[in-house]
Amino acid sequence: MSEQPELTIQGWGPRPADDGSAGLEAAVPKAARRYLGRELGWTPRPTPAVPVAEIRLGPSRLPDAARTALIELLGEDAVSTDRESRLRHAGGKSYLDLLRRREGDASEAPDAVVRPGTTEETAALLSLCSARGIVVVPFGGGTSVVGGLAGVDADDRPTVAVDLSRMASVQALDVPSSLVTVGPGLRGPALEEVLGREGLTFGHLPQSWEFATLGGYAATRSAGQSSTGIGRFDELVAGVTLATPSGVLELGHPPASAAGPDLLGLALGSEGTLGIITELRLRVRPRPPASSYEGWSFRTWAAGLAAMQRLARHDLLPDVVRLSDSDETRANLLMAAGAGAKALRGSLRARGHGQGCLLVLGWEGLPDLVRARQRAAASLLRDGGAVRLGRRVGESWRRNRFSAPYLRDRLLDGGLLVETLETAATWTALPTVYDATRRALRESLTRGGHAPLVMTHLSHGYPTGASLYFTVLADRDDALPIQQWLTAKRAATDALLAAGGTLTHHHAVGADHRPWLEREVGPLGVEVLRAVKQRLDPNGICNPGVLLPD
Ligand SMILES: Cc1cc2nc3c(=O)[nH]c(=O)nc-3n(C[C@H](O)[C@H](O)[C@H](O)COP(=O)(O)OP(=O)(O)OC[C@H]3O[C@@H](n4cnc5c(N)ncnc54)[C@H](O)[C@@H]3O)c2cc1C
Repeated sequence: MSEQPELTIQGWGPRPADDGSAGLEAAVPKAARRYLGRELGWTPRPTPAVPVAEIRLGPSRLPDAARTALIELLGEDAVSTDRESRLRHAGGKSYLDLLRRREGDASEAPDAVVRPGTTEETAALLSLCSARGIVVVPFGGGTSVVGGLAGVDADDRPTVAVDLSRMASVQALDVPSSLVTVGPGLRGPALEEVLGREGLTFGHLPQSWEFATLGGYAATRSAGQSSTGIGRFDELVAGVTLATPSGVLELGHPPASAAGPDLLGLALGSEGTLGIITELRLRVRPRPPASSYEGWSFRTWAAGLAAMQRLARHDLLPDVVRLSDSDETRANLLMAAGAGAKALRGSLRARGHGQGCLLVLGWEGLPDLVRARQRAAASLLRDGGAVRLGRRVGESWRRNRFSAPYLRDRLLDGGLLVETLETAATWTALPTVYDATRRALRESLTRGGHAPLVMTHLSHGYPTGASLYFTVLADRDDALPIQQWLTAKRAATDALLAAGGTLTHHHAVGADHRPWLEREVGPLGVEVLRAVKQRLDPNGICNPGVLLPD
């Protein structure tokens, strides 16, 4: 398998083939910088991260006897307490995570990093940690954006990050059954490389695809960019092995079973609170022989929403669907430099779509089917007032689908607040959730008469509704940056829940959302989850800082 790139400690890192020295000017076209300056009252200013050597890190609290026992179990090479290893496992990649580490705060770093190589070793590790009162935080790709790797423990016990990178192989491929068995530390690109040799694909493509792991997807119930077509990650899981402090569970029985409630659902979304997923059995499919990505435009967000609902009702949603509101559309068009983008802006203005909403659709599958679905959808879209912009727009989105996180590093360097949040709602509730969330963010983040830029897109369509994804840019409050975002996030979460949205469609609960879990599942729901945890993890060592409220 090809060599895997690594994330940097304080951000996403340089793009492949880029040394990371390109600054804000190179990353953001002049017109976009001017627009952001005007709208946000933002003056670009250097706010660089402190050098990694200056990040503050306390001494490891792991007792010597525990370290010796871990080494006896896993071997010397699989137990690290050095500074570099601990910093590399100090939390995830949310705006708050990055702010803290950019400011030199690594207080969430684990006391040690351990790397088991098998299910048996993981199960033994969990027993050992349970007996010695050591908190265990499973660590996949480290791309959590909800504080999933916070390692916070009310009792202040020592914490180990369980890095799953040694369990990253493809263990079996059952082509007739369309099933692949993999280790939890495997990443998407490596899986696609192996499957591609057999003419197969898995096809789960979140924006964090280059770095996130299959175990992490299962633990957070991730959704990829093609989830409208192939389904969310949890729909692609046929079974998992879950090692817990109380023993090993084999969950899921493909192709289907009626043997009681489906216990697989307990592992999916468990965020490391019940144990560690050490193996996954996943559904694969033939590589689609045809694909077609195209752009459309609507005059208004409401017209776009109505058209998406009609596509959903007639079972005509494509594999990828992404409807941007007018704020996101304008920002995307400004960010796209070059003659093609300029021509597109001119053509949209000429057609009365100057303030319009861009729609990207992606179709994949057998050529005849792709053409037939595209034709049928096109007719509904035109009836809904959409104008076709053609393939260049769709292909441009596809080419750049993983680029935003690299850009985020540059925007953080320039003094901006940059964060995203997401939800989902029924088609009926969607417009209210959209309005309420935007209003809360705008009210909370308005400073000196300047409102933030709140850009939204609809993605992940279902017959019953869709998800909404908000990207927020604002002038950062250099004095209280963490408080600034915490206040906005609290207001937005309260607003979207009150309007009928879900707490999270695909980012999971983590530490950041757990105060609201009870509002989503009810007090009895929380009690049920606690009872399951108590049975599997009686000493509460498995990722105690996430999911379940205090
Ligand atoms: C820029 C960016 C873009 C993103 N885009 C998307 C997107 O498009 N769609 C999406 O769904 N998410 C997205 N995310 C969120 C994140 O990538 C997902 O939550 C992903 O599933 C996390 O995988 P990971 O391997 O990085 O897990 P980690 O971040 O390492 O862990 C996530 C949580 O799962 C637990 N965990 C990890 N592995 C295991 C295991 N084997 N067993 C038990 N528990 C485990 C961890 O303890 C933690 O609580 C994005 C994040 C970033 C930073």
